Amino acid sequence: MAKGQKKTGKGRLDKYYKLAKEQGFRARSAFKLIQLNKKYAFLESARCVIDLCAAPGGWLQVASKYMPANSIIVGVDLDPIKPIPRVVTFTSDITTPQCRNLIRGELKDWKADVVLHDGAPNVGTAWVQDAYSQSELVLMSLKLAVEFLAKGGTFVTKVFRSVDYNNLIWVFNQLFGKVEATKPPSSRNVSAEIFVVCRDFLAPKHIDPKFLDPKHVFKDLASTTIVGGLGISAGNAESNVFHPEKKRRHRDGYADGDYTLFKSIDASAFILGDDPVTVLGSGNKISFISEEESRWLSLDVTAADVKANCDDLKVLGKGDFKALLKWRLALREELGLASKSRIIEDATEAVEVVEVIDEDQEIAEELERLNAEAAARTKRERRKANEIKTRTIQRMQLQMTAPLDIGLEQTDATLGLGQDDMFDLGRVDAPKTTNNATFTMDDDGDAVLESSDEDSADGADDDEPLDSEDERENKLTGLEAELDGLYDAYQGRLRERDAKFKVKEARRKNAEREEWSGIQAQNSDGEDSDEEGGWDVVQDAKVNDHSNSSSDSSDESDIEEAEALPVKTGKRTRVDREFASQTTKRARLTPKAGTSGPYTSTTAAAKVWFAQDVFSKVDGLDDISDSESFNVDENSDDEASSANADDQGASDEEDFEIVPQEQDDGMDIWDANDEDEDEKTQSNLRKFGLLTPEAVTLAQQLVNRQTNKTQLINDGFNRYSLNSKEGLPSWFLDDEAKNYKLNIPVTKEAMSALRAKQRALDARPIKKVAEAKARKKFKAAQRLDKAMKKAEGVNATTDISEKDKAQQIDKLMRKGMSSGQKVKKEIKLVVAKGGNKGVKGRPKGVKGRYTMVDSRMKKELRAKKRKEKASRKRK
Ligand SMILES: C[S@@+](CC[C@H](N)C(=O)[O-])C[C@H]1O[C@@H](n2cnc3c(N)ncnc32)[C@H](O)[C@@H]1O
Repeated sequence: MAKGQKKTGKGRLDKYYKLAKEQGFRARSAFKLIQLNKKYAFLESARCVIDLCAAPGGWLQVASKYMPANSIIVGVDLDPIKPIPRVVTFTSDITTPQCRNLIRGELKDWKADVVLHDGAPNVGTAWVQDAYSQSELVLMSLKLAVEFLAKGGTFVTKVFRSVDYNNLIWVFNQLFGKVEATKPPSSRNVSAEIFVVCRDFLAPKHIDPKFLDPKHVFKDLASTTIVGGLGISAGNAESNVFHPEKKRRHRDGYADGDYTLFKSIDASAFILGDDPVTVLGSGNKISFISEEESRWLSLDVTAADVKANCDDLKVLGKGDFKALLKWRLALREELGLASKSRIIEDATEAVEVVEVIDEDQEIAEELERLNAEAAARTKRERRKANEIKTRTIQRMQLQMTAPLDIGLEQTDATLGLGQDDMFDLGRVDAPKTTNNATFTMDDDGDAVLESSDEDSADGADDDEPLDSEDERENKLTGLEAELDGLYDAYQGRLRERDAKFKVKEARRKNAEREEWSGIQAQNSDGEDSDEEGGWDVVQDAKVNDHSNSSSDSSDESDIEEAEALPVKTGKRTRVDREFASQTTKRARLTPKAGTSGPYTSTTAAAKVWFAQDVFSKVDGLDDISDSESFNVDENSDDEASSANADDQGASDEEDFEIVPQEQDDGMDIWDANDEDEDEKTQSNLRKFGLLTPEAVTLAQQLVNRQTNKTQLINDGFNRYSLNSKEGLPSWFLDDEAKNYKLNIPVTKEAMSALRAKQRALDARPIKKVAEAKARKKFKAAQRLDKAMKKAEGVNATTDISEKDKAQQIDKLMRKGMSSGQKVKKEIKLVVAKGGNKGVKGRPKGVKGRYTMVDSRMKKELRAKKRKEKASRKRK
């Protein structure tokens, strides 16, 4: 939670609360309307406004303040509203026909320009119910809005970002020309509310009632009603129980039914659960409430900083994150949930069947070396993959204005190493295989060593005790790499949950949203599907648009099969795992129409999402997903890379950025023959000169013969220069890049030289001024040129006297050399006294321009002073 914004207690009395008090508004929510109106300016021009759910009347006060005098303002609420001048209020339930009749009675034949809705059902019961009622309330307010709004009118409503959000937006888009979702600054970050401003009401003659019927609009809800917790749906509850591997988390923002940002998580969920990263990413604090949990705090394995880290998960750094995960592992060991002995036991079992042969030892060493290299390579690849995935996700997000339940991100792989995928052996085992022991996660999510059946049978590499120094080091390397992955996933999840980020993205994309004119816009024949076809036709259009080829159904069943595989057992083959991960990704990116089963609701929601124009161009989502499947099998590296290259080519066209090839992490060896590099350096030098104080210092030392080339080269080889970065964790490398470098001393002279250079740069006129001056000069030259030509012409004529010639040439040259500005004619001052006193019109004997002044010229002097002052300021 943002530090300045507490949800309870005095935190509620924030700046807007105080401002509302100061300015006499009845509710702080008044500022939401003020800010919305500032952005969309719908009140100033409105002559009639209806405010649904208006008590205590903050919005009504704003409406009455900003709307023109004599406007009609009607407010309705369940609660009575204290009188407000110029405002008519009723006490009524907006979902009833009685309310409609009351408004009709008040407005008579008038139509409203704006309908406002800030309704929120009384909270306190289950969140699920609240959320649903809120969505229903929105739909009811829309029903009233479409009845009373004039064509081109505006409907402003509050919605919660719940599973219904997408459906509501879709309906708005069918009825309004422009639909924008926005969160005004006065709306608390901790609140899931968002305001949707629907402008340009299309006022169709007939609206299919299904557009306004919750049963139709929210029909996906039946299978996604929330039972609480982290977004497990009630409709799926049974299948979740019977098919735990199919349990999905909603990665699109707020978990269902969870509309607050601050979340406290029980320590036992983190320690005992099998998904520690999700827990860390989804909460703000880990609490130690039960006796057992409090006891954990007093154990030796719990260092002092663990508690501090648990208190604010939002501020976890890389080190803290790792420390927490390590603490969890240690505590689990302490609690007997995962024991070292088990790791060793498993490993020793594998060792028992191995014979020690000297030759094999060599092979083992060689293998180990290769494995270490492969591990480093895989790590790089994985980092690259994570970057691509993060970018892909960001790109997807850029098309969203809010997190949506679209079934897109039901699985986690797009977020890098998510919790399911994180424990997916397909990713973990291949690179971290040391000899025949595989470093992976057990059922509890702990790191364990497994030996693969085939490998241990042949046993050639297992000739060293598994708990030897080298082995332990390898394990540690594996663990570090794993932690890196976890950290990336954690970062991804934090980003995902960052409401500010989402709102910013949403705002940035508002313009694009405008361009989407709903399903109607997609009808090539331009029929008004609203009126002609109604809900069903539009729904059919959506389904047809996105129904896929015949292979879809088989794909879908593939996904089912792949996902039905036990995720966390060591027995899954690599082929299976790759297949599963590929198909899962494909499923995520290309929702299939007409499928049934536990995915139905998601698929339908996804259809709504994919009905957007932006996706019509993205045919190659499959390709992209394929290109993101990373083959960790060394032998198939070539095939994979060529396939990836193809796919990347395709993704290029789809405007998916390709992550630049990472430099080899090996030693940075100075290559004197690298001419390209040299040329680049030279051109950089020519272009930018000496820009840093270090460079200037060295240059000055060279010029003053305080140092020489050899010394500089020698200095180049310092303790920072030849450090191998092989196998170091990414967070460490990040840190090193920032801090672990040579500190070249800079001199005072170098700094002052650079400052002088900067000052000289600053002193130069800005481009516009320089251009204006050059233009002026050019025009003067042109004028002179023209005058000279004319003068030559005059000189050449024979029919005028020399004196006249001289006079004309003089006149021409004076004109040519003038500044080109017309000389202001002087204004004659006529003092209004004597005969000129009280004269109307031109005074006698005055020719040309004149102005009447009084004898003291007070007015004129004042004007002159004012002008002088203004011009001084401008300078
Ligand atoms: C957040 S308040 C509105 C605040 C108001 N915009 C203001 O600025 O003062 C939400 C209101 O919705 C009202 N409400 C909830 N359900 C309603 C319904 N079915 N009909 C009418 N009003 C309703 C509640 O009584 C509550 O006063």
